[in-house]
Amino acid sequence: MSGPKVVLVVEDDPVLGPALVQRLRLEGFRPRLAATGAEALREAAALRPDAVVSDIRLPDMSGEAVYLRLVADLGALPAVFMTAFSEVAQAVRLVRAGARDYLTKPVDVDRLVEALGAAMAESPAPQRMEAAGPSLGISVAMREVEALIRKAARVDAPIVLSGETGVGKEVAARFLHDVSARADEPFVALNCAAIARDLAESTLFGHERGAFTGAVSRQAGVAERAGAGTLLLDEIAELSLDLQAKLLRLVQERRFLPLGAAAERPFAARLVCATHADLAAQVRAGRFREDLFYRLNVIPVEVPPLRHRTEDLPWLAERLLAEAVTRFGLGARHFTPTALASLADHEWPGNVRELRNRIERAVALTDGDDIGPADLFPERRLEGDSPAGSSRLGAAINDATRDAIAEALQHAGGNRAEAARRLGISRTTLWKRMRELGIVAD
Ligand SMILES: Nc1ncnc2c1ncn2[C@@H]1O[C@H](COP(=O)(O)OP(=O)(O)OP(=O)(O)O)[C@@H](O)[C@H]1O
Repeated sequence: MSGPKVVLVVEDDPVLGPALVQRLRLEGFRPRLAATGAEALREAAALRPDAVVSDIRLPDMSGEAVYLRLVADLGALPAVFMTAFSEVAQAVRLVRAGARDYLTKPVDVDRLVEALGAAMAESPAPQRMEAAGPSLGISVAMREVEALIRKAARVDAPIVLSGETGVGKEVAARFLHDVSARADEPFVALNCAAIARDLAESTLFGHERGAFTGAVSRQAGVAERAGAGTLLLDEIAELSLDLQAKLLRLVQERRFLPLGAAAERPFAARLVCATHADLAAQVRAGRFREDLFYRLNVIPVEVPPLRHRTEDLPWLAERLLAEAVTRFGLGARHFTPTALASLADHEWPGNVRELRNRIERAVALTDGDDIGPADLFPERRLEGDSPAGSSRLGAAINDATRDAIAEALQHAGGNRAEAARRLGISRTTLWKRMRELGIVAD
C-alpha cells in the first residue's frame, strides 16, 4: 500500500485537536480530525484509518467506547490514547483491549508522534478483509470461544453450546452462522422449552394439511424453514425422548418426516444445539439419549458465566449502552468511572441478559447524561437511608480506604503484594479497590 497513512484524531479541545493535525501532517501522515465520538465513528467508516489518536473523554461518549466499536468494525487498529491523570484506569483497560499506548495530559507532542510511529510499526495495517475485532468479548476466555466458533464455522459438524442462562449462547450461535458460508441463508432458532408438548413435533418437522384436527393447511417446521442456513435448537435437554429419536434420524440421515407426509424431506441446514443443563448428566439419568448425545456433541463449546470473565464487563456495558440509547432514540449517555468499576462487584446470576436489563433500566430512568453505580444497582442503596446520607457515608468510607491504601503503598515502596499483606487483604482485592477508587500506582 502506498500514500500517506491516514490517522484519525479524536479530540474535542479546539486548540489541541488542530495542533495535533498540523503536526501529524508535517510528519507525513494524512490526519483527519473528529471532535465527537459519533463523528469519529462516521469518519472511520468512510476513511478506514490506519491508526487512531484519541482523547478518552469526549463530549458524547467515552474514547473507550469509540475504540471498542472501531475494533469491532475495522479489526485491530493501532491506537494511542490521551488521558487525564484520573482516567488512567480506563486507559489501562484499553491497552489490555489492544490499544498500543496512552499518554497523560498535557500531551508531549513529540512523545505522541513517537508512540504513534511505534504503534504503527508493530501492527502495520488493520486487517481489512475480515473484521478481526472481538465480537463476543475481549476476555481471554471469550476470545477462545470466538476462535473455536470461527474454526467450527468452516465445517458442518454439529455443535453444542452450553452455559448458564443468559451467557449469550444464542448470540454465539448467530455469530457462528454469520461467519459461516451459510451466512446468506436463514438463521432459525427454536426454544424447545417453550413449545407445547403436543405441538412440538409439528413445530420441529411441520405438518401436512389434515395431519391432525386443526391442521387446516400445510405448515413448514423449523427443520424446513432453516433451509440451507442454520437451525438452533435451544434448551435441547427439554426435548421429549420420543422427539429425541426423531431428531437422531434428522442428524444421522439428514432427513425428516413432516406429520401426515407420505415421504421424508431432506434436511439441508446446519444444526446447532444449546443447553444450560449438563447433557452428560442427563444421559446418565436416562433423560437424554446417549446415541443422540454423541451425535450432537461433536464440537462442544462452553460459554463461561460473566462472573468468570469480568474483563468483558466494561466492553459489553458500553456496547449495550450504545444499543439501548439508539433503540430508545435518546441522546448520548455515559457511565461514570465508578459505575464501570462497580460492575465487577456483582455476581451476575442472570449473566449478560441481566447486564442488558440493568443498563436498559438505567438508561430509561436516569434523568441526567451520566449513569452512576446507583442507577445500575438501585438495590445497593442502604434501606431507609436517604441517598444523600448513604453517599456521604460511602464517601467517608472511600476516603478512609483511599488513605489506608496510599499509606500501605508508600510504606511498601509501591510493591502491591507487600501493601496487600500490610492491609491484610489479597492482592486481587487491593487491585479491585484501587481500580474502584481510581488510585494509580507506579
Ligand atoms: N456478546 C454479546 N454482545 C451483546 N449482547 C449480548 C452478548 N451476549 C449476550 N448478549 C445479550 O444477552 C442476552 C442473553 O443472550 P442469549 O439469549 O444469547 O443468552 P442464552 O445463553 O442463549 O440465554 P438462555 O440460556 O436463557 O437461552 C441477549 O439480550 C443478548 O443480546
